[in-house]
Amino acid sequence: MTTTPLRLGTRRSALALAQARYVQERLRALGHVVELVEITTKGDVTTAPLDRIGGTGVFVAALREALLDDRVDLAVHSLKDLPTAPADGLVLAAVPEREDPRDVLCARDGLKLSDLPAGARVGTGSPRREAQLRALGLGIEIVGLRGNVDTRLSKVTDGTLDAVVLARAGLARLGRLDSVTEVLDPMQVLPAPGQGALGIECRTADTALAAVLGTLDDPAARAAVTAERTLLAVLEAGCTAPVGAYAEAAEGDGGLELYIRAVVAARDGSVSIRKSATGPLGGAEQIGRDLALELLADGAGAVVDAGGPASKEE
Ligand SMILES: NCc1[nH]cc(CCC(=O)O)c1CC(=O)O
Repeated sequence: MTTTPLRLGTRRSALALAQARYVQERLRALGHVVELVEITTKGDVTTAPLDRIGGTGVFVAALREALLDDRVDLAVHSLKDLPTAPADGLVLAAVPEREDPRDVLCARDGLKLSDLPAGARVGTGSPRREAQLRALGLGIEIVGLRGNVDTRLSKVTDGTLDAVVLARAGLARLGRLDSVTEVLDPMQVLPAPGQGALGIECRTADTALAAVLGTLDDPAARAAVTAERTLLAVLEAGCTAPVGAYAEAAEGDGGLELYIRAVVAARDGSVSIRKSATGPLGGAEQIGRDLALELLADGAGAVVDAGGPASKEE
C-alpha cells in the first residue's frame, strides 16, 4: 500500500489512455492510489511518416524522459513500440497478461482477405504488414497509413480504402472489435514482436515500486515477449528487413514450453523467410536468440529492404 499517489505517465491517445486505465485499475485493486499524468509525444502531434520523425521510439522517449525527470513514477507502453535496447536507469517492471497479439483485417462489407478483389486498396503504415501481405500475392494495393486507430478505421467507413490492417489488441482495448472482418492467421501474417502486450516501466532505483509492479507481471507473457524481443534485437543488428514474431506458451512434455514463429520479409514481398522453434519457458532469451541466428544463417541478412534501416517501425 502506498500513501502518496503513484503518478502514471501515459500518452493521451484513446488507446494509450485505455491501457493506462487498465493498469491504474489493477493497482487500485491492490490498494494503491494512482493518478494519470498525460504526456504529449512528438508522434502525437504530427502525421508525418514515422520513419521521418525518428520511428516509434518517439512515442516512448517522452515518457522515459518524464520518468527520469521524476515527473511520473511509472509509465505504460505498448510493448511493440518499446525499443529493444535497455534504457539507462529504467526497468521493465511488469509485462501484464497479454491480449491476443494477432493482426486483423477491417474491411468494407464484411470482406475477408481472400474476398478482396484485385487492386483493392488496403491501408497499413507497417513495413512488416506490407511485406507479409505482398508475399501472399493477392494483387492488392498497399496504401500508406498513419494516425490513431479511429482515424485508420474511418478510411474504410468513408470509402477511401477497402480495408485496413490493425492489431486486434488495440481494437479490443477500445471496444472496437465489431470492426474486425477477419483475424489474420499467423501462418500468413505474424504480428510484431511484443504486439498485444503492455510494458510497465519505472526507475530502477525505485525498488519498492518495482516490487509492487512486479505483482502484475504475467510469467507466460513475459517469457513470450522476451523471446520475441531478443529475436528482434539480434535481427536488428544483422538485417534491415521487417520482422514478425509470435511466441506462445503451451503445455508440452516437459511442462510449459514456448513455441515461437518468426518471419523476415522483403517489403516488396519478393522474399520471406519463416522459421519456428520450441523450448522451455525459462529459456526464452536463448530461444529467441537461436531462432534469429537461424534466420540469419538462412539469408535473412541479405533480404533487402527498400525502406532502409528504420523499416522495423510499426
Ligand atoms: N503502431 C501503433 C500501435 N502500437 C500498439 C498498437 C496496438 C496495441 C498493441 O499491439 O498492443 C498499435 C496500433 C496497431 O498496430 O494497430
